Amino acid sequence: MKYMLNKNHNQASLLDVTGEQWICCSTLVMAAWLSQTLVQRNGIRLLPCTVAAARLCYRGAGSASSAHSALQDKPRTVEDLPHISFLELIYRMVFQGFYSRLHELQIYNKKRYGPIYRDGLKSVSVNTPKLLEEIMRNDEKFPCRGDMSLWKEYRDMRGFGYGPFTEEGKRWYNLRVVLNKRMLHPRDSAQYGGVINDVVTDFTNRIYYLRQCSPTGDLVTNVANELYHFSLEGIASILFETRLGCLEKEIPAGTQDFINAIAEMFSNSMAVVVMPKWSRNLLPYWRRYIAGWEGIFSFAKVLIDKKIEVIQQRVDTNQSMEGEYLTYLLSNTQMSTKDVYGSITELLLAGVDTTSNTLTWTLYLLSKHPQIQHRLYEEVSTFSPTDQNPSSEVVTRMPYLKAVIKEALRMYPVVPLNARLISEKNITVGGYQFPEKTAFTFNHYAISHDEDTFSEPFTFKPERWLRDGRERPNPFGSIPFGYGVRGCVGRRIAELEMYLVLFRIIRLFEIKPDPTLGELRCINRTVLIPDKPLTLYFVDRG
Ligand code: HEM
Repeated sequence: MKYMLNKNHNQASLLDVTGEQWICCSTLVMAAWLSQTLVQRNGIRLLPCTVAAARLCYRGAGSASSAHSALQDKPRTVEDLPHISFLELIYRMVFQGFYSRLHELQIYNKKRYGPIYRDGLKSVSVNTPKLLEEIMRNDEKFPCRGDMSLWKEYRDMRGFGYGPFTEEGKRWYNLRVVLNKRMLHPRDSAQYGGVINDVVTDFTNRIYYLRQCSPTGDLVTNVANELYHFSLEGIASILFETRLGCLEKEIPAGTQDFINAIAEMFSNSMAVVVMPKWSRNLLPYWRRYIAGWEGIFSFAKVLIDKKIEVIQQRVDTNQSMEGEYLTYLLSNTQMSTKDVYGSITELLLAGVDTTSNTLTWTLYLLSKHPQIQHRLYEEVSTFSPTDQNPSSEVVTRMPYLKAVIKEALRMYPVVPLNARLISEKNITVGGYQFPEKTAFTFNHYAISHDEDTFSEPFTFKPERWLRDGRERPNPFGSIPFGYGVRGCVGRRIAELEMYLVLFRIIRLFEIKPDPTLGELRCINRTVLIPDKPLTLYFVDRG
């Protein structure tokens, strides 16, 4: 790989990006969700750097010349890394339009600064599977993504407890021990197969209904919004043991409001991270961000309160406490109601935009690659009888189905950026020594498009993940669910939902692109979403 910068580049070279280079650098939007550490507002510096305005300090990381530099015999430190100033970052975001394309900025910066650099937010960004692995292998007992104070602020204002995203240290660990049960192990998630299959049935019925309403009889517009409803219905049926009715002909008003509230919160997160506190009352972003949280929590609270009432009645009448996730939390654990609000709301929130957008990208990719879709159909057709729904055991044994989802997540990692704060130890990464309390940003979009790890990284090739004797890519090349004990708690449920619905869609319909739509590009709204509504043809397989 070649990098565009060398030691001699100066300020002018920072501003020479052409319009077609929509590809750029580092952290931010995800910072709002997974790590607000990156902007340290309290005067605490995570790295001992002196960031001069629009000045690039580049002392050799990642370039061939670095290997021969006079510094090579000394241990290299954070000061030896290339660094991007905060002003440059703002320039890229505001004036070059990378605000909503931060995933592309990752690739641009990787080309420009190499595999590891300071990223303008006092964090060290890494861009290759190998560097990511070095950090993850050093992950701590209570891994930390960074300061979540911007998420905590709302919870503190309203008296809600912290959930798995916001809690830290030993308290986080204890919470995860509780939450992991009945969710994380494949055996646990398998028990939700029946519930999810019912939701999938409603989803396919809704597809039939929407097709009927279309002029050609087989067109569905705004597929992403339909999948938001599918994901919300799916996760709510697991958490609350309640059907919301999001897939009915008439969608309950509250559910669309909830989906919109998530979008509002995520869309304004970036501004909350970068803007100074004094601007909160002057500009609309803070009001919108808080309104987003209000919508999210109030929706979840109504559902939780209803469930608490039902459980109380069961207790009062000595009925059995059989039930699914929320019943388990409320009746078998020591969690306070305040903490249940915090955790369940965070699970609900995490369960909507992630699976839905991944499915949107998957359907889009399949519509563009009919041979791959055909191969998937062949695999799905091996299951009989055709009028039965597959169980979780069946779908988790389908290698191509799993490879299709894995490849879609590689190309469009719905969470394109993640972070860790290594609090308690010095570590060496890429030959650089870092002191304790160093914040690292993982540019997952750049990593999962690493050309040394993935041949033709921008091409959809599910077969690269098959275990058929071929050499498989470095697993750290694509870790869409994160890694280790702090990895995604909903991973198994998410995978099961995606396998079951994709199986049944492909069995029923051939997915064809809408030729008038053109290419779909992604924008980064904390999660990667399409830049315009996706329209697809769902043609009967007959
Ligand atoms: C395609 C689907 C999904 C993807 C790609 C995804 C991805 C991720 C990632 C990257 C993380 C950060 C992990 C780390 O830092 O190592 C995460 C955390 C988390 N996810 Fe997911 N997720 C998905 C679906 C879900 C679902 C369905 C749920 C809820 C049931 C969920 C709940 C959570 C929670 C609660 C955390 C925070 C865990 C913690 O900090 O302890 N996710 N997810």
